[in-house]
Amino acid sequence: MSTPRRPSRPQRGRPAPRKQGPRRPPPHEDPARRAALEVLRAVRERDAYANLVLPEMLRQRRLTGRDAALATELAYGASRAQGLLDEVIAACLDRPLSQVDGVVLDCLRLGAYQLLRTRIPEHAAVDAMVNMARLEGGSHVAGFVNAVLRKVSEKDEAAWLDELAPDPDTDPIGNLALRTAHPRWIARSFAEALGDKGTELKAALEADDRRPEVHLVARPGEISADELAAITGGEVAPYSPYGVHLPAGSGDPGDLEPVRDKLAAVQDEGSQLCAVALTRVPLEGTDERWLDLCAGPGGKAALLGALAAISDARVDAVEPAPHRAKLVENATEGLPVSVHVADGREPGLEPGFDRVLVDAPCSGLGSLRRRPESRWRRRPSDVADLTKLQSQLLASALELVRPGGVVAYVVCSPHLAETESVVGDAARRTKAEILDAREFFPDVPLLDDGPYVQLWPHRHGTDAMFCAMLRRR
Ligand SMILES: C[S@@+](CC[C@H](N)C(=O)[O-])C[C@H]1O[C@@H](n2cnc3c(N)ncnc32)[C@H](O)[C@@H]1O
Repeated sequence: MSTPRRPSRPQRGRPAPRKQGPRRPPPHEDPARRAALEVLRAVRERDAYANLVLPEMLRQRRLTGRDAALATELAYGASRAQGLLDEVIAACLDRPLSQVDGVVLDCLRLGAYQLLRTRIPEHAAVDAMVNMARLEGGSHVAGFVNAVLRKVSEKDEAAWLDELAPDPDTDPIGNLALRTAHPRWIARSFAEALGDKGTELKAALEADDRRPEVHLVARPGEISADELAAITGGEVAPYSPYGVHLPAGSGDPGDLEPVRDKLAAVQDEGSQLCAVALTRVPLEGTDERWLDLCAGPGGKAALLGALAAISDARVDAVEPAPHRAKLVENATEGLPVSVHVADGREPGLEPGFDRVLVDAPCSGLGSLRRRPESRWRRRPSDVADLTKLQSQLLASALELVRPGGVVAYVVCSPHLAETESVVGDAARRTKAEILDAREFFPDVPLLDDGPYVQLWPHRHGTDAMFCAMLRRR
């Protein structure tokens, strides 16, 4: 379900709020909004991931069709827009937002999302949330939610943004951050990576605020992208030779026959391109031992494994978390891939690999579209913690690869500290040659000056994947 903006609401001549307080609750609670509220609660109380909790909840409650679509729209939309919703709600309160009880805040966020970012009629949105607030906390809480949401509804999103967003002339990043519901530090990191504070940043943040298409990868040697597109009703991807884009609203891709039969899997086209790029770098000498140093849950290991099978190579896949290593085993069943539960910094494997992929743990700032709450949970300090591990893993890869062999360093983040800084430091220390990675992304347009490749949702329709290619001297 898309999120068309609510058209401007007339400011004058609207009926005055009812004097007698909230209405009686309808006899049956709305199952879609209830599910969305419980997702917000799980995210807030248990640090749960909305995109894991919601599908399970829809299954358990047998919500399908319109109910499932509404629950998804509300849970993901309100999670994604949380910071913006909170600013609007705070402007309607006579106390600090931090003093609002958790579940009441969830009701307000869900209500504000409906009022500002959907076409749901105002009375339906407010009444439903007031009803839920009553069930959660009684009539006093219901009255509070009613009063706040009525205030929220006095303006549409554009009018609230005009009132609350920083001045675009003096604080362009702060202005765009609020307008696209991003924390300022993330908007700044995008601006730094783009080298831009204006037009392109706006497009990048807006693309990052939209729900992404689902991409499939056709397993090389088993099924072609054309065949997969024909079976699934999707479209062949523009850049990856194995990619297919599914149309919006295609349902659970796990139900598709080729996915069930492991002929295809869900994988962002950008991830496919990075794994394939590693296999495209010309090598002198042997080309039979490949390594995936950070393999869980196995998306790229499976693609590398299928390509290795075609080239008579073998892949060692390293993953320290046992449950994630199990996922790699499942994803690579039947392929020439050996999975090792080990730390990539010291995996205990014989050095001399021809090709190594370091798909390092990262902030995930490049795939915020897929993890609705993630942008509000991440902290700048997470990046600092991760860069140390990323540097260690890249150093380990450069020891494990043979002279003349190649290492692809990949992160799903455009943050310069996780991308260019890590690679530049490693190259200085090890004297590895930084190759122009753009050569291994043929036909992908709109790449910057190199030697790195930074993909972007607004340019390529992919996650914001970064790829550097290094050759050991
Ligand atoms: C970005 S994910 C990799 C995604 C994977 N390549 C794929 O395509 O499915 C990073 C992985 O690195 C793993 N990891 C974390 N610390 C690690 C370490 N010290 N050595 C190796 N892998 C590590 C994480 O558990 C996580 O599974």
